[in-house]
Amino acid sequence: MTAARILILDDDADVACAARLLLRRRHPDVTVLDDPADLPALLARAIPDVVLLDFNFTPGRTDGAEGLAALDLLRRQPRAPAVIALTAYADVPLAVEALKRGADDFLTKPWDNARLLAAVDGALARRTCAPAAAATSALMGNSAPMQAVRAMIASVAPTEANVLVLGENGVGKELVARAIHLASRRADNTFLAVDMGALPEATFESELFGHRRGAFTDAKADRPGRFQAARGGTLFLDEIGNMPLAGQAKLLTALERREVTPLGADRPESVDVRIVSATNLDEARLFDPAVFRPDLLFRLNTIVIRVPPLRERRADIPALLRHYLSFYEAQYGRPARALAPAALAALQAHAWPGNVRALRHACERAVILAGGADYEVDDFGLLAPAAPMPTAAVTAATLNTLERDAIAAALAQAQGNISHAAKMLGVSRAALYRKLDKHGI
Ligand SMILES: Nc1ncnc2c1ncn2[C@@H]1O[C@H](COP(=O)(O)OP(=O)(O)OP(=O)(O)O)[C@@H](O)[C@H]1O
Repeated sequence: MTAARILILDDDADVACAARLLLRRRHPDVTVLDDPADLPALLARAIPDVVLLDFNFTPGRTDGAEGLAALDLLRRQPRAPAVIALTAYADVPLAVEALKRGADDFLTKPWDNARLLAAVDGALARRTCAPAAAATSALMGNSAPMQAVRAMIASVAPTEANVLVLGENGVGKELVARAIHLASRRADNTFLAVDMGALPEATFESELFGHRRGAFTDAKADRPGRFQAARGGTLFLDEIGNMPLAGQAKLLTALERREVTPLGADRPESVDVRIVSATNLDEARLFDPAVFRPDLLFRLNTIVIRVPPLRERRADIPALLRHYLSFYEAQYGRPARALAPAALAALQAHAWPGNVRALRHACERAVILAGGADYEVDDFGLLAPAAPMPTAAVTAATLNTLERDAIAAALAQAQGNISHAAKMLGVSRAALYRKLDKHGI
């Protein structure tokens, strides 16, 4: 995962501090704003990649209008950031409204750290997709295999059939899922993607099906699950091949009954969602009952769409290169360059183990680094070896990083509460303050 520019827009200093510490371990560029009035000035300087957005700023306000206004402003930006809605008031209509207005995901406070990291990673990965409205056309490529994929999408979209999308990493499975949603009668409702492999086992049910206040120690308020949030729309279950067997059983029950029971609730709720799922597992693994329950597979794979790897549709490569090179030229304000014929030939012959996602990253790199008149193959960094680090530097840097990570983790776990974090680390508050200074936290 590449480092991203992240903005936390939240007036609760403890919450913002905990999120910043957690995220800064992976993404050095994390900014905090406590007032949406400062957002326009910040956007004029640089547009973040991901925004964690609170919905209520004025004390006592719980209608979410301030957050929704900020969301609309963010969505109007030329390269709109991915938005993760944060709310202390686990409020299904607000979460759904945020998703409808273009938020990528939502989290309720206090969050699970693994879930926050996964939400940011997921939002970043999805952000590399074209905006939802253009998703059908964003699925580029006119090779015969892609034409077949498009024909499948067109015929299954209007039905309510569950669709399983198969293919290697980065082939465009999520774009296919979005295209199905957009061509379906659910297009005006939510499309919600959930990375099933990243859901922590302990919170699997509450993440998917929601919970009631008091269902467990940390359940301070009712909270909707992904199923409720996607009601009327499409739930995209990504990476289903990475789901533990216990999770598979719970998901199967929900799909069989078409209803879910939030943790702590005494009766189930019916949920109207269409399920599109995806995995990069090869079919031999997927059909291995030790890996994936056959009865669940049977529920999910009413229709199977196989998205072929890029090396099996090389005819698509020139158009994808042209598309992403001009996309990044515009994004970075770089001059338009031609692709040297030798470079095109090499790129078309490349195996592309990371498929379209890798091609896209290679184009971004070329646009940033190219210095000549045309793009040359070296600009795409296909074979760039990793530079080794001197051992002494590794040792010092590693110790420093370990200490910093331990502090950041404790603070995040303590939701920014210095006394609690100091206790967890077994140091005094004063010592912790000194260390925070030292590490610039
Ligand atoms: N046919 C295509 N046309 C244009 N862009 C594409 C196409 N296929 C994939 N991409 C781009 O490649 C990236 C990866 O696509 P996507 O996330 O849909 O792949 P995926 O198969 O779901 O990946 P993973 O298995 O890693 O989740 C995205 O940036 C997407 O926009």
